[in-house]
Amino acid sequence: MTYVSFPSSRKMDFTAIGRLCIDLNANEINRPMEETMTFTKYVGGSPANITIGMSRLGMETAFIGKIANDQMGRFIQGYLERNGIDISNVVTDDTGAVTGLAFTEIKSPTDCSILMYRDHAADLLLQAREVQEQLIADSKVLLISGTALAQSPSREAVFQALTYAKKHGTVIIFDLDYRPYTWTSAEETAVYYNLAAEKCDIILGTREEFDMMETFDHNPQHSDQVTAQKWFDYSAKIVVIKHGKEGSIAYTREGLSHRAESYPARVVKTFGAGDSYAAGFLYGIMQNWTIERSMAFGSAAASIVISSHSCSDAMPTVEQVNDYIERCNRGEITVS
Ligand SMILES: Nc1ncnc2c1ncn2[C@@H]1O[C@H](COP(=O)(O)OP(=O)(O)OP(=O)(O)O)[C@@H](O)[C@H]1O
Ligand SMILES: O=C(O)C[C@@H](O)[C@H](O)C(=O)CO
Repeated sequence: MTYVSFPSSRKMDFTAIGRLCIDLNANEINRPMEETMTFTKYVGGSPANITIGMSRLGMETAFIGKIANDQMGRFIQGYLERNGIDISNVVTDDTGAVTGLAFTEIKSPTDCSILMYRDHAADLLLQAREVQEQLIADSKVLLISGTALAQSPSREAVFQALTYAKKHGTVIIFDLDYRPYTWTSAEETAVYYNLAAEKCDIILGTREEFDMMETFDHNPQHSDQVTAQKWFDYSAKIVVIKHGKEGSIAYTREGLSHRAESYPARVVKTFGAGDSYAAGFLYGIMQNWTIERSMAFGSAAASIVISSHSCSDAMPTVEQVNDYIERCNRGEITVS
């Protein structure tokens, strides 16, 4: 089933631009971070997680971003390389910027939060002139992530990447990834998110993220269908609205819609659901699977990751996702 026409015979299947950071996930879970003494370090950053997920699913992947010139930056570099991700357009900062840190607090399986240290983060210093046009021309897909629009020069780098993608017919995916602490106002956020979304072929976000984007619109009922139709008036072919445990709904420009349920999960922490869902869903769409099958695959990938301590490390392979689906269908995975 073809909802989006992906260019064929390109070196890269999937390239993302944006945040590379470090997750420090509390080891002492089910308690507040005030009582946490140890953390486990993982590569993080929503677009990085999605790229790692796509690589685990067997896609040829690359990343466009900036890392700090320190041990954390080199840790990220090595991890991406070990996971088969082309880092030829990952630039090392030379201004003394640092790596963004995401301290995660797991008070309970349903009460998780992230304490972000992002002052002077290297990822927001990526410059437009550092974005390699040829890499985007050689990619079937470019994924952008909303937080990279929050500050200059990263903001201009993303819009330059969008210009290259449009020029070379590279399919553009927008994962909204709204993180309030990185923005100064709802108005600024809505304006830049909308300007970017007008150029995108596939848009994924939560109801809350789309509500933020609709600051200047009229959608008092927070209707998913009204949201989707707005973007079909621009470039969108598929719009996906995620609703947490309640699942997700997808609309296509042709007028199709499908509501997917979530899969059962023995939840350790809720974050990472969106990134793994995006990787699984986009993998399916790029295999020309139906919307229904792609959403189910993404939903199962999400259940696997939220049942794990990490996000990036836990990103599943195709075999692991299929096995999870089969085990759920056999009733072997239930939640209390
Ligand atoms: N508690 C849960 N149990 C099972 N599946 C879940 C749960 N929470 C989320 N999911 C799955 O993950 C998908 C995306 O989750 P969600 O809507 O929370 O996105 P998100 O807010 O972007 O995620 P994140 O917390 O990583 O930012 C859902 O559509 C659902 O399929
Ligand atoms: O995207 C972030 O900056 C935080 C991530 O690193 C973290 O893994 C998460 O919240 C995934 O959604």
